[in-house]
Amino acid sequence: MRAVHFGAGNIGRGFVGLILHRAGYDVTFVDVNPELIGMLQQADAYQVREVGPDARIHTVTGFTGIDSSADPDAAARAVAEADVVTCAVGPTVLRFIAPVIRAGLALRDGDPVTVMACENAIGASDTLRELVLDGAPELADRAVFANTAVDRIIPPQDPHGLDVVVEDFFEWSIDRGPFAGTSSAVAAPTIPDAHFVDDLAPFIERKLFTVNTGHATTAYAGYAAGIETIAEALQSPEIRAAVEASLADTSRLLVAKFGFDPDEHAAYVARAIARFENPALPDTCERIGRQPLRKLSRHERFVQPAAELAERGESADALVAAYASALRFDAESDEQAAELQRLLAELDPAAFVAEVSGIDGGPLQAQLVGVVQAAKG
Ligand SMILES: NC(=O)c1ccc[n+]([C@@H]2O[C@H](COP(=O)([O-])OP(=O)(O)OC[C@H]3O[C@@H](n4cnc5c(N)ncnc54)[C@H](O)[C@@H]3O)[C@@H](O)[C@H]2O)c1
Ligand SMILES: O=P(O)(O)OC[C@@H](O)[C@@H](O)[C@H](O)[C@H](O)CO
Repeated sequence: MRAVHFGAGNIGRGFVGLILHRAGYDVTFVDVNPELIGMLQQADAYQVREVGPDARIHTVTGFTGIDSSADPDAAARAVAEADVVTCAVGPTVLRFIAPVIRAGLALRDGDPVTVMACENAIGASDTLRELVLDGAPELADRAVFANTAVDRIIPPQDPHGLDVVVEDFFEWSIDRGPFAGTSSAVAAPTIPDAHFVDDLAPFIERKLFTVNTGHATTAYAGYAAGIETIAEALQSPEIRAAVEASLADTSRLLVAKFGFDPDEHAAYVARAIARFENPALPDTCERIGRQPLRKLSRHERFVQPAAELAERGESADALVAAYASALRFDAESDEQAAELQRLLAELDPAAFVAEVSGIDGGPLQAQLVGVVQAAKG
């Protein structure tokens, strides 16, 4: 069995590639980083080294690499012959891989291929489907797109090697829906380390609005305080209180919306914070805060749960405070941080909140406008 995975970065090698390898797939990694692809073409194996109480070391073999910027046709041919196509490139990059997948589907002759976007975003595979089928609706029956939720903290790695250091925890939830229903339905791929669920919404929202909301709250508060790592930031009582308050906000929403058992949900939250604190995981406020405009957008980790709480007539003060911290993120390495600071300087507060966060009215608007006004000084 052959899988094609777009994005041979941290999650690509340390999570999706590993799990597909363990499921019996030979993985073709497609990336636009020539050094990385060169290493994948030369090497026979790489290691995924877990850190944490249940740590194991895994060896991944049977892979190769294609540089899709140098040879997009080879990447398309790989898609045409694949059993499974996955990606972990970041939500803003889906539009760049879509034409390659479209070209691959056009060459395809055989059963529909399963496509799964493994990104931190709600409905990422649906988004990818729209992009791939844009202008080519006749290709719709050549692929089945299934949404997923992926969870494993993978900090920045040595860019000159293939081995990856990861936390020992991982979870991959896949929506079973697209594989069910009709007699001609495509069978779900067999991936023993993943679990297929009837309704992905509780899984993706619990993950994004706990792990990623808590992570981002830590990162922006830590960055504003001049602290480098996430574990170190959580040693500050003020930052820990801010993180717990953000997660108290999202917990109220998630428990009410999905009917999670409150004690089980509290344990999920506590485990997320304990994962952030893993001292063997050198994760940085800069990585977790990366692409702040994405993180401040309407359906992301602060604004979506805050807007839903506000619609329910409930407060989201801690999420608004975390949003305020994010406005201070100005890491030089990050293009979106520079754009954020430009928009903050140039737009009036209401225009900023509408443009960056898609909030143009409703109960949350006044609060967000207030913190943007304060940030502008
Ligand atoms: N690192 C984590 O802890 C983690 C955990 C869960 C989910 N995620 C999600 O996984 C996705 C990837 O994150 P990451 O941390 O692995 O990032 P990363 O930067 O390590 O990897 C992304 C890779 O995509 C490649 N890429 C960029 N443009 C491309 C293109 N046009 N075609 C093919 N490849 C391209 C990059 O060169 C890079 O190797 C993001 O959506 C992220 O939110 C990350
Ligand atoms: O990848 P991002 O930029 O959406 O978010 C940064 C981190 O919160 C994220 O990568 C987590 O480490 C990951 O989502 C854990 O599963």
